[in-house]
Amino acid sequence: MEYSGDRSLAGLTRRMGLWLGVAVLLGGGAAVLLVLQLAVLARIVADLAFRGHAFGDEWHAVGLLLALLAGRAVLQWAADMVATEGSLRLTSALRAELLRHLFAVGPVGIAGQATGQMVTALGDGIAALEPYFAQYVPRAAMMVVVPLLVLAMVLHLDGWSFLILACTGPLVPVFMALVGYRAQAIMDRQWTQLLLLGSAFLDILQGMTTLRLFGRARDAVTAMAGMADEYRRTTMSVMKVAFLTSAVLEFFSSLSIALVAVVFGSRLLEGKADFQSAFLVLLLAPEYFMPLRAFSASYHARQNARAAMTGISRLFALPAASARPDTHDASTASLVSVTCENVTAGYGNGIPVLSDASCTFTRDVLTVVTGASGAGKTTLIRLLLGLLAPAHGRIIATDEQDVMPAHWRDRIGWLPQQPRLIHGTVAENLRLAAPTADMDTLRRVTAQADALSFIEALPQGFDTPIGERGARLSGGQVQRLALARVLLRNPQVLVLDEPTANLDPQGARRVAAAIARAAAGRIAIVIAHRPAMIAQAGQVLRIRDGQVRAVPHGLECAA
Ligand SMILES: Nc1ncnc2c1ncn2[C@@H]1O[C@H](COP(=O)(O)OP(=O)(O)OP(=O)(O)O)[C@@H](O)[C@H]1O
Repeated sequence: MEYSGDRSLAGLTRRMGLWLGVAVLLGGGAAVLLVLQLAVLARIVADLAFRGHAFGDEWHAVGLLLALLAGRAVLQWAADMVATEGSLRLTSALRAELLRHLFAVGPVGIAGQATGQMVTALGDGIAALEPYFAQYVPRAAMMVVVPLLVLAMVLHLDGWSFLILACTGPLVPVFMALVGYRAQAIMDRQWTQLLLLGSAFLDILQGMTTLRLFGRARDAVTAMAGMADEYRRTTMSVMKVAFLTSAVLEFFSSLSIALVAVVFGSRLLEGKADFQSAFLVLLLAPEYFMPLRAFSASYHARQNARAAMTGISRLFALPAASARPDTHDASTASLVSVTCENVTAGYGNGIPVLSDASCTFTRDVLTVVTGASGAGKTTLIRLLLGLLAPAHGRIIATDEQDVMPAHWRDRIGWLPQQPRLIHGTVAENLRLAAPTADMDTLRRVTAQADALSFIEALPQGFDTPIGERGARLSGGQVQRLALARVLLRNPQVLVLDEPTANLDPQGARRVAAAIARAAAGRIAIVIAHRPAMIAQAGQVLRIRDGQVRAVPHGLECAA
């Protein structure tokens, strides 16, 4: 189910609620044990050095010290584990939500987004949130808890030291925020460059053939090297800011601890203070700044996360396609027709591609849709598939009981112009449509799609590995294999986008005949221009000037 809550960093932090609460509680417990541990240590040293105790008298105290040390280590470990677990759960939920959202947006909605940027947002982007929730947020909480605890203890021991620590401590976050403000701009730039680098790399890989054909491979490598160098320079700027931040922190903490040592030390020499308290305050002072150090070390995690969140939020902001279901009827009877009623549709605010267009597709009548390039054939298919919503009019499906079933679009099988094969064997590619299909079923559908003979001629038959884009297969073989995969789902509506476009006349005839066989008992809609395909049609529709019109018999080839 789609999560509808706040997806800002603050909103996501609230979603981690319980995990974060437990992590802070455990961290707070570890801090209490730390203060106790230092108090016991100060007492042991004072007893041995100034109260004339023998080492043997201190066994109990040493035992307690070791127990506190072990207890603190366990609590700290548990706090880190809980925070990491919570962060991983949250980020994997977010990754799933983003992927679900992109599916809901659909291919038409994400068409304007660079694939590389989406890959970077889903991968590196969400991974950049993990240290934010696992380290930055718990450390931000500990930065308040531990210093307050130490301050309370110091107040009990010495008012002057309390005053020094209480005044210098808040200066650190103030200066860090000033430095961090500049760092955020650099981090944003670094993130944008990483996104661009991801897109450029993917573009180069996908367009390798074109680049080589046009002799631009060297230019592409040079451009890529330039971008990588730019990214390196920005990363070095980020590092400089990180070093500056820790220098600020070290300066203030050293100054403050030195002040405490001088002030308390001089009073100790004058005999106005006792050693145990002075020693304990000196042990506590560095611990006062320790959470600030840990926080500062993970501060870049926040800036990284904020920069990554910009890219992630942009994807979440894409509107979901809204062409889903217009009915709640649960009928399971077979579909007999699909009708476009006075449909007007297009992209953005431009001139509509289809304007008040109407047409009907009926079971057992193979419909071929033709029209000039850019006329709107693919747009019509997108409407049927529910990937595009009509601005006006409606698309209705009717089954044998004369009702429109909910989710009738789930019964559509679609073969795009360039079907995508995955990196795997022939059988794995087919089983994408039906993971549990047995070999007999695979043979049956491949025979129906006229693909069985070439599959059996492959070196390992159905177990032959084929490249991501069917590198080992011809264009016609890829089409027939993809047709078999669509048929494996036994769709009631078959929608095919130019399945014979890139085939030789003989290949086109074979694919057209296979489609005509597969069309029996189904609503079949094929975009095509080839005479071989048109010859198989029971109805030919032509799209022109935003209208869909039936072409009378005998005039099909002129369509
Ligand atoms: N995602 C999109 N965003 C904006 N305009 C688009 C988009 N897809 C298509 N168009 C425009 O809509 C019009 C119809 O395109 P469509 O792809 O439906 O044509 P077609 O008949 O399938 O063309 P072809 O035969 O060349 O594939 C074209 O003018 C095209 O530029």
